[in-house]
Parts: sequence; C-alpha cells; structure tokens
Amino acid sequence: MRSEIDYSVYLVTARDLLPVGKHYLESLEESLQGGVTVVQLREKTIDTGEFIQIAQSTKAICDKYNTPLLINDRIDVALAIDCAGVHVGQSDAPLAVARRLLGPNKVIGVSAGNIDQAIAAQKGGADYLGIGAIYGTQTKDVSNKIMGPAGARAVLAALDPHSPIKTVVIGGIKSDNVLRVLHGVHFRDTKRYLDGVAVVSDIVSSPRPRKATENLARLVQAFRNNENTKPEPAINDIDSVLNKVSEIINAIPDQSPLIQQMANIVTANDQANATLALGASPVMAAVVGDQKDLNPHIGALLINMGTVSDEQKRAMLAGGRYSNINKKPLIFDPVAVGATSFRRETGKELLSHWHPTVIKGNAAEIGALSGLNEVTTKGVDSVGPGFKDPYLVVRSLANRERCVVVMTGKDDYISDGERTAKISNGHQLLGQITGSGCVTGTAIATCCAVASMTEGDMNKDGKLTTGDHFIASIAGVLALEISAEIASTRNDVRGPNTFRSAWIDEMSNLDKIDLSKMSRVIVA
Ligand SMILES: Nc1ncnc2c1ncn2[C@@H]1O[C@H](COP(=O)(O)OP(=O)(O)OP(=O)(O)O)[C@@H](O)[C@H]1O
Ligand SMILES: Cc1ncsc1CCO
Repeated sequence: MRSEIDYSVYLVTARDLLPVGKHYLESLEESLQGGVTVVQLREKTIDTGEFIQIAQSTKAICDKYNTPLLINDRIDVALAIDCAGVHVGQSDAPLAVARRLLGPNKVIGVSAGNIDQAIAAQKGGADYLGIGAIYGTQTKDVSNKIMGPAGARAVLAALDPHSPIKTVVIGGIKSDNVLRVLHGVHFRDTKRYLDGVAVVSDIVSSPRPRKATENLARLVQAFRNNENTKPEPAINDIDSVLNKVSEIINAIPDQSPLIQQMANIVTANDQANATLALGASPVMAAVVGDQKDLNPHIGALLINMGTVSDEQKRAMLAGGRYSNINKKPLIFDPVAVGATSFRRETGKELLSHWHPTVIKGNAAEIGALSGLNEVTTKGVDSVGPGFKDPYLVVRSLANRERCVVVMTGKDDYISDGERTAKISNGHQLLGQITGSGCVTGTAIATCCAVASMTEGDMNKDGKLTTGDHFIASIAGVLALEISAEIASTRNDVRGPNTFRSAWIDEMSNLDKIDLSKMSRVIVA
C-alpha cells in the first residue's frame, strides 16, 4: 500500500544549515515533536554507503513519530531502507523510470518549476508536485526560477481539477511569509488548495526547531480554519453597505490612522493633503531603510507605481512584505502598468513578492494586469469607453489575485470576487486633473486602515488583515466622489485647478453630509 501522506508541514533536511553545535538527529527529532508531517532527506555530496547510514538513522526517528520519509533523488537508497518513497527533480531519474524501479506502492514526488513540467508529472502519475521556487533560498541558486505565489497559483490552475495529485510549494518559505504564500497560491476557481508547504532553513537553521515547526504548523492550520469556516454572511444589501460606509468614513478622525504612501512625484502633495482632510495622517516614506521601523505603526500602506524607480521598487518590495507580515492593509495602484515593459515587469515582480489587499487602477491598468487588450493605455491614462463587461473583468481579477479590485472611470467597479459594486458618483472635472486616481488610492487606503482597526476577527491568525475591504473600498471611492460633486457646485470653482483645491476642502466636510442620500451605488 502506498502511504497516505499528510503534506501540511513538509521538512526538507539540510545538514549544512544546522546551527553550530546542533546535531542533525537531535534537530530532526525536535522538528518531528513540533509537528513536521513528512520528511525528505536531501543529501547532495556524500557516498552511497554514508547516505544509506544517514537514511537508516533518519528513518528510525521518523518511524518513532509515525512520519513518512522520502529520499531526494536516490531511488537506490530509498529501496535500500524501504522508506515511503522518493522525490525526483527535473534532472534526476525520469518519473517513469522511478515508478518502474520502485513499483506501485511507493510515493513519488516531482519538482515542477513551470506549468509544462507540472502537467507532465501529473499525466505521468506523480503522487505529488513540489512547486517552486516560490522565493529565493539559501539552499539552491534559483535566482532565475523564482515564480512567486502567483506562479504557483498558475500551476495549480492548470492542473486537472479531478486529478488526485497533491501539491506542496517550496523555496524560501518561512513563518513570516507562509500566510501570504497560502493566500496567494490557493486557486479559488477549482477549489484546489495546497496540500502543504515544504520548509528547509526556517526549521533546520533554528536553534529551536520544535518551536519553529509549531509556529509554521499553527499558521498552516489557521489558514485552513479560516478557509473552511463559513464566513459571517457578507454584507451585501445596499442599506447595510451604505451604513457601514458612513461608519467607516465617520470613524477616520477618531482612529486617525497613519497612512504610509509610496507616492509618485506628481501627486504626492495632493495625496498627503487629502489624507489630512479625510482625518488621517500621511507619511510619504519610500526608501528601504524606513520600512521595517515604520510598518508596525501604520494603519495601511499605499504603493503607487506612478514614477517608480529601481530604488523605489526595492522599497516597495520591502514595505509590502512587512505589511503582509504585520497584517496591514496593502493597497496597490499599478499606475501605467501596461505602458512599458519595465512597468509590466515591475508590476509582476511586486505581485509575486507580496499579497495586496486592494488593487486599484483605471481600465487600462486593470486590463493590463488581467492580460486583456480590449482597453488601451496612453501613458497614465486609459483610452476609450472601457470594457464591454466590466463586472466580469473586476470579478475575475479579484478571484485570480484573491483581493479586492477597484476599476475607476466614469463609473467605478469594485469586486472581492463574490460581491461586485458599481458606483456612478463623481464629476467629469475629476478626469481633467492629474492624480484623481492616485488620490482615490489614498482614500481607499485610509478607509481600509479604519476597517482593519475597527473590525476584529476571531480568525485573525489565518488572515492577512482583518476588516471588510470590499466595503472599505466603496467607502474610499464614495468619499472622494461625493466631495468632488459638492466641490463642483461651488461658486469659487472656475476650472480644474480651483476644483482641485475645493475638492480637498470638501473632503474635510464629509461628516456634515448624509452620504447615503448622495450615493449612487449598486451591489450585485
Ligand atoms: N467622467 C467622470 N465622471 C465621474 N467621475 C469620474 C470621471 N472620470 C474620472 N472619475 C473619477 O475620478 C477618479 C479617478 O479615476 P480615473 O479613472 O480618472 O483615474 P486615473 O486614470 O488613474 O487617474 P490619474 O492617473 O490621473 O491619477 C475616480 O474616483 C473616478 O470615478
Ligand atoms: C502624470 C503622471 N505621470 C506619472 S504618475 C502621474 C500622475 C497621475 O497618475
């Protein structure tokens, strides 16, 4: 009988990464006590005799904890010690050869670095896939093979949904990124979950491998509990949505969140002033050195690609990562992402390194991220009337990226993958000033910060942030568009620039407005 393996916390050994003074078998045993569910013994440069000896002692400890052992690459060693099976890489023995040598009762896992390799292994009868590299690692030079959670999700999406094949991800996975990996990889459309995460240095390099493993196991379990708990019925009737919107907007001055913004040089000042007018505090901090210290104190981070440079990109990678670690809402404004190959690559790289809470863009930007060319871009602007089916566009991208998607324009479309809203507020003068979209990002970040600060959740551990960010995004868009409508009626507004000042003025008067009376929102 082939072993039924629980892949949840999959340890790959690496004796060269042990802390000084820690014995290999001692570390292994502690990690098994901490909850490792399957072990792969990986040895690259030892003789066969020594390999078999280490494999035997490893198996003895794994047997003590009823944990299956797989051997990396060496079918002969697996046969010699009669363990659960092997793991083969793309340059090791082909799957068919491994199966012939090992017979039907052993488990065979295959490394998959792309969709083609994954499909070939699935068709060839592999029991599980090791998908990666997700991030860079100390154990292998994978710099040209990093796929990020988004790449792994594409692999899961390509698998036959009826196939019994199991999946684990590998490459740089640690307790500080495991939640964003799990959130980012899970492919909602086919309901295919990852079966586990393979970890090397986070456990092996730890002086306390038991504690390190317990931590990882707790996070994997928390994610599963969160996914399997039937959520509170999402608020989607329009009266409740608008009540919640008013609650969020009115709570901004009380909460006064600090909103960190990596802005562009064109609109940074308007964004900072809009933040203050809404009742929050801005901080524009876009160098790597600021990110670690600042992140614990912010309510949300807005990353705007408007004038992104190589240096700012590094800060964006770091700031987004800390936001995921510290469970802060992360709002991504992919300005002009489809306009140049540098921006396309940057957008892809950012989305592979962290998991956004909200993506906000105009039709051209959302189209570019979705891989659609129905709407074209002219620099930072979107050309033409938009998509034929905007509801489908935002819903699909929200499902693919597992976040809220906001597509702005004359009408705005917002989706969290299940609920979709259309907002028909705003004023045409917004289209005549630069940065109205960037300031919309500021308002969304502010409202998401408040939603996250005020809406606690029992399942917080398994989530990347708390709060209903679909409603917070509606709140952000409405706050700006209703201020714009009011500003446009003022006598002192004589054109785009006086409108811009009046618009920011009116953002500070929103507490005097009955938002529900002025809102033109449909939720489907
Ligand atoms: N014609 C219009 N009527 C009503 N609202 C509009 C109109 N054009 C834009 N808006 C609003 O202005 C805001 C910005 O949307 P837009 O799609 O113009 O962003 P953008 O192209 O990213 O802007 P920018 O790059 O200048 O920051 C949104 O809140 C949107 O609803
Ligand atoms: C005009 C412009 N160019 C880069 S960012 C920006 C502001 C509007 O997105």
